[in-house]
Amino acid sequence: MTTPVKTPVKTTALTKRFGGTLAVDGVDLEVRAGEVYGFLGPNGAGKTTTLRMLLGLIRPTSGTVTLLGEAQDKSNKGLRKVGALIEGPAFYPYLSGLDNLRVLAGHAGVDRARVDAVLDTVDLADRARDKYATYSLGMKQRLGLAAALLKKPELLILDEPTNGLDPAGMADMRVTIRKLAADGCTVLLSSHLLAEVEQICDRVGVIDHGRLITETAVADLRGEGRLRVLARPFDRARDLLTELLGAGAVHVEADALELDVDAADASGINAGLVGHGVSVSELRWREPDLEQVFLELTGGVSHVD
Ligand SMILES: Nc1ncnc2c1ncn2[C@@H]1O[C@H](COP(=O)(O)OP(=O)(O)OP(=O)(O)O)[C@@H](O)[C@H]1O
Repeated sequence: MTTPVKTPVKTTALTKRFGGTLAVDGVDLEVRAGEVYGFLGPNGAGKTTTLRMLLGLIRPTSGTVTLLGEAQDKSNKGLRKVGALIEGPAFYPYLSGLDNLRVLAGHAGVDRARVDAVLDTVDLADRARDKYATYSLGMKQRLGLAAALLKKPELLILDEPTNGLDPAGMADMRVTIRKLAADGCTVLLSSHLLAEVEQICDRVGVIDHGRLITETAVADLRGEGRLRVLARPFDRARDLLTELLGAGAVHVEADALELDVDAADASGINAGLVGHGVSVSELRWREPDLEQVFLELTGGVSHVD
């Protein structure tokens, strides 16, 4: 008989009030086994506060948290199979990355072979004997991830794991996270970057002003793309396309026309324009603008980076 899969994270009406500030407001969140879940929202939306409640670092004002099937309470039993990277981990600057992990492994009762394995996973084995103080921010972050992996977690909770990293560091972190997910670890990460969530995550929960606005597959959040056309004479191209597709499907974006059609319609549209004496210099599928989607979801209040 197979054991039923336990839902990695479930919150019900999770709420946190700091004095007069309602930081998290009735959040019902569900992270499914094996997925990379992006908790997306602008700065101050309530992401870190939610993650801190999940990890038992602060107590909810009301509502409940279940981690891997265990109700999260003072015993922190639900955290046994959870690894976390939140609020920059504390390492000894004068020790190497390797020795720092050995210290942590000793406290956690984890054997030394596991230290080598996690250093490999985060691609830090080559620099493991260098002092922590000499590490770049990206390397420090990867060492933090290695520490979170020591106990072979089933669930990883990462607060803005790529924050402050350069593009190469961000890309490395993304690859590592996807690799962990491929190996069966469920990942919940927070981010204020739409493009990043798009690249790493399977599903996303969007939070703003403490409220979960939507929880959906990333592909559904992104909506539909458009076919972008650069053609001359511009007015003639616009009139022909409006006649063909209807005014609602033709959008003027600076010097280009953008069409609400299927990507597969591109060659027919090209032939139609050229057949009417219009010269087409570009015909390209444009992915939807996630930021726009987010602004629509949050009622058009522009405070996303
Ligand atoms: N300890 C605290 N005391 C008082 N207010 C707090 C505390 N922690 C967070 N807040 C407030 O709660 C709200 C949510 O903050 P939170 O840090 O959870 O947001 P966030 O989405 O993680 O944003 P960021 O990415 O900037 O950390 C903010 O208004 C913040 O000022």
